[in-house]
Amino acid sequence: MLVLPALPVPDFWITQSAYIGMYALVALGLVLLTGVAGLTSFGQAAFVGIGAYTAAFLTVKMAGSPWVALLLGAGIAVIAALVLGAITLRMSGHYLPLATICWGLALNYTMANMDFLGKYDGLSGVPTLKIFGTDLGTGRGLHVLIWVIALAAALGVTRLLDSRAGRAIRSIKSGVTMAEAMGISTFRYKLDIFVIAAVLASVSGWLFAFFQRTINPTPFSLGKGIEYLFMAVLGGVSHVWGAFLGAAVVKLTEDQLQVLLPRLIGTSGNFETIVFGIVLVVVLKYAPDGLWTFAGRFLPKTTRKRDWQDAPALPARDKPVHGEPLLQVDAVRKEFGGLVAVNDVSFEIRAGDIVGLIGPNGAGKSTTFNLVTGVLSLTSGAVRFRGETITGLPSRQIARRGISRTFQHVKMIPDMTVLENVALGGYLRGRSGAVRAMLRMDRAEERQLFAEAERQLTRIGMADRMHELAGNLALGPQRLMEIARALCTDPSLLLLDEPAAGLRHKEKQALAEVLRQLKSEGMSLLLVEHDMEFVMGLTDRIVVMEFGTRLMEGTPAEVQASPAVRAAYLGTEH
Ligand SMILES: Nc1ncnc2c1ncn2[C@@H]1O[C@H](COP(=O)(O)OP(=O)(O)OP(=O)(O)O)[C@@H](O)[C@H]1O
Repeated sequence: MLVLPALPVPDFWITQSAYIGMYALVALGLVLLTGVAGLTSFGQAAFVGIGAYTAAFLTVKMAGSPWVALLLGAGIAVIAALVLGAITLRMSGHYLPLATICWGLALNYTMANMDFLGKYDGLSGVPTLKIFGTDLGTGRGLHVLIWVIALAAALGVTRLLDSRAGRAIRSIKSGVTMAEAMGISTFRYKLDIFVIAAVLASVSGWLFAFFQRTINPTPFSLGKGIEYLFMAVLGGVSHVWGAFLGAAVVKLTEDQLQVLLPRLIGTSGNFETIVFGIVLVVVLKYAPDGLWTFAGRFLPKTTRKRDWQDAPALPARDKPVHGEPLLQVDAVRKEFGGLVAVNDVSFEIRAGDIVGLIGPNGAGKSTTFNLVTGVLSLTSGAVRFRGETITGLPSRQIARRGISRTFQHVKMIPDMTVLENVALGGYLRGRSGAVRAMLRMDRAEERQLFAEAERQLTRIGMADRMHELAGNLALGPQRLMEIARALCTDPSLLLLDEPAAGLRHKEKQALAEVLRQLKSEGMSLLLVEHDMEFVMGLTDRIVVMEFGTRLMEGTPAEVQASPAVRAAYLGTEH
């Protein structure tokens, strides 16, 4: 695309290609926001408007520099995104898309009703851009700049996604519980990508102003916001190059349809919108990942180069001394409305212990687990870890203190490799953020994180599968992968929620072997489990729960001999 202007192609092609580059910039932000993180925004056109209006106003009305306008437009977009994001990004489900429609409309109406912005007539007479005295004009010169910026943005987003911050961003879509348990502030990353998408849109708007040289509110309306989303979804909403493909397909077919359809129907109108609606339904049904899935098939598959062998180890925390009090659960209580799911339960774990938490279905085991790990808030009671009260802390703060966990239903990122999923566990042990990732200043730390992830996979006997996609694994290896991920956090206490559930006999044996090995290395474990044989053969002590209360606590032999426990499991009176 960069050399296209040097070729003897008609000006019309150059214009089309320039539009595709500008649209792709906006769609790229949506790839990050909607495709990767699952946050649907209909309001991106408003951010394009911010960039365009800032450029036009500053250069036409104030005779200011276009480059200052670029920075100012991006700055205003950042502030607008921070304010709007702070209000709307905590919303979930359909509330977020609705909120984006609201602020998309509001920003557009603001542009259209401000006297100083020329109301519906907009602003005209925008000068052309000059670089080092060379006038870029509105044709081939500006086309080069548009594509330099678009390709640089694509490179930046590609690099971002393949980084510590990128893994955090990719973890948002599959629900925040796992990401937060790995120490990630999901809200912060939502805000980060919201700001990045807004800046990309604003830069596109800045280019648009110098390309069109006259602007009005129409190209920044809600309709255009929907079209940008359509481009991203059609191209392949979770692929960087899908943004370019989507922008190209939409722009080129839109132009053809605008000529063809009025001829066919015999009257003029925006009939292409109807066709796009039908196409979108068909694409969503037959290629939900967009058209890039077809194009991507012809590209060579690459595996990550293993370049981390010599990376220095990540810093590790001081480990508790064997026998030291580690976790003290003191009369914790959880009420869901009128239901007391956990009724003043107390127990203690010392360093080096493997403690089992068992009980019939609905006894309150998982709820207790979630109270300890900060996923749920306590109604009353206290939890102390290594002498420090952790009651009421969010789960990412608890993870920071050295408690890590797995989940009853495996939580992972299926389209990331096993290695990347495990490296997500090392999040808190790294520091690089989005900007360092885009500038590739994070590579030394990345090698350390991957070296640690491989070390943990070796520890659980899965190093040979590190390059496989996590979603392709059977349940047994997926559970082991979760344990490796939890170990990657360098925990002092590991909480495993039904690790043996759904495993075959051989897989259970392999898991028990891994857990025994962890114990021999001094790891402390709290285990919720239904499989009695598994628990009895592995634990030092067992806490038995029934109807939310602690029924008894003892060694596996004591628990096995207890008539009360037997009765609880058989459902008889005791
Ligand atoms: N978010 C919630 N809202 C309302 N009730 C809940 C919620 N979570 C759990 N409960 C209820 O609390 C009780 C304890 O549930 P919990 O999942 O902790 O039991 P469990 O011992 O882990 O069961 P299982 O072995 O079946 O996983 C159950 O009656 C359950 O229905």
